[in-house]
Amino acid sequence: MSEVTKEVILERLQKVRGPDGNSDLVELGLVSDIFVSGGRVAFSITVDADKANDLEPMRKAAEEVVSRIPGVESVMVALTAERKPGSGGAAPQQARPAAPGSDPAKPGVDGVKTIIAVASGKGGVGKSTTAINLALGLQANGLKVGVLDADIYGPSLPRLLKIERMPEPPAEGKLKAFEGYGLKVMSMGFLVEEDTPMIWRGPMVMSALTQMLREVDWGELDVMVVDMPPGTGDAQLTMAQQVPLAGAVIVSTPQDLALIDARKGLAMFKKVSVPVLGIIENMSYFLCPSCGTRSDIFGHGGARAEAEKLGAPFLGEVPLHMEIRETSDAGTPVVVSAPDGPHARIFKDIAAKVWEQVTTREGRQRAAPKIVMD
Ligand SMILES: Nc1ncnc2c1ncn2[C@@H]1O[C@H](COP(=O)(O)OP(=O)(O)OP(=O)(O)O)[C@@H](O)[C@H]1O
Repeated sequence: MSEVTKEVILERLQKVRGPDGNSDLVELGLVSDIFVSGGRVAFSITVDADKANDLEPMRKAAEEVVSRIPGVESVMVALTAERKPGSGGAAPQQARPAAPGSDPAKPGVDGVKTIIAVASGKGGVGKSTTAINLALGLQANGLKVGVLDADIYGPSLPRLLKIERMPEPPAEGKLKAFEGYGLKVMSMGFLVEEDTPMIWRGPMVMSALTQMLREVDWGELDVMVVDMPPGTGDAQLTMAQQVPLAGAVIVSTPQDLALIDARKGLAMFKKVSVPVLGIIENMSYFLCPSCGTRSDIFGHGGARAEAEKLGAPFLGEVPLHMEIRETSDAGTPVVVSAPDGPHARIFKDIAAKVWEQVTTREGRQRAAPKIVMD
């Protein structure tokens, strides 16, 4: 199958006329934020906010030409408009001090002490499942936790926590973060309308992330877990640059390919000077529920060896298990649905290790959560 590239996408978009009816979208410089992840494509077309409704046929045409590119499985096109100063909405936020351990050049988020990213070099490795159970594991260990779902390709949080979409943005002031199982949560999935893919309040995709960080009332949090989009392209790099991260956790499956991708993830965070808190090996082994036999179907242990080689802490291994899949997909993550079971214990243990890394790096006297053991 041919690879979908930005160049091919731009070439196709030259066939779509812009709002003036004469020049094409590319010529007018209206296409931005092109994200390609396997067969999934997302991009923005900047338009005048007042004309957005009339430009739906143009958006549809852009979607149509890109969806015809061989290898493209899904296309998300957002009409975006940069908010004009004084056009309403939440008041501009004052720069806050950076979160401890993060880049001091990036302002922190009100009330949030520490922000960590959960990332993966490629999609489908169970990053979101791990992120939510890690967040619940941190909470089970006595911390106040929030989760920001920054995965624009396929936001998972609404599904993982069974939260319905946001009904209406507030007329003024900050939007309150949602709550699910005691976690404060926000997701890209709440910001995109189902039938009109226009980002909430019309900002660009990247500004949507900034809005979720700074224009949402998160309350007081010890830690915010950011579920990053999969992959290591420009979009991920930008996000890693925008969010004042104290560190990143990389999720990988044991297969070689995923590990190569995980290495790219490590390199990406290095590039933006974000410390890697460690690697989690997901779908590490299969434990037969009836006979108890363990099978290392993906050649278990690769992540631990790779972590050692790269000098990154190894945070733990999560088995491939039906209970983890079923609970995730039912919106009742295993740490809350079976809090005393073996899988919940694994996530709580990983959470303790992550927190230990954070506190060690921050060099502060903050008590690490205790590891819950039977
Ligand atoms: N350890 C596990 N055991 C069994 N199933 C798992 C495990 N981890 C994740 N899954 C399942 O794998 C599927 C993909 O997981 P998830 O959505 O968390 O992956 P992801 O890496 O975030 O994917 P994407 O890149 O598409 O966002 C889900 O159905 C999830 O329930």
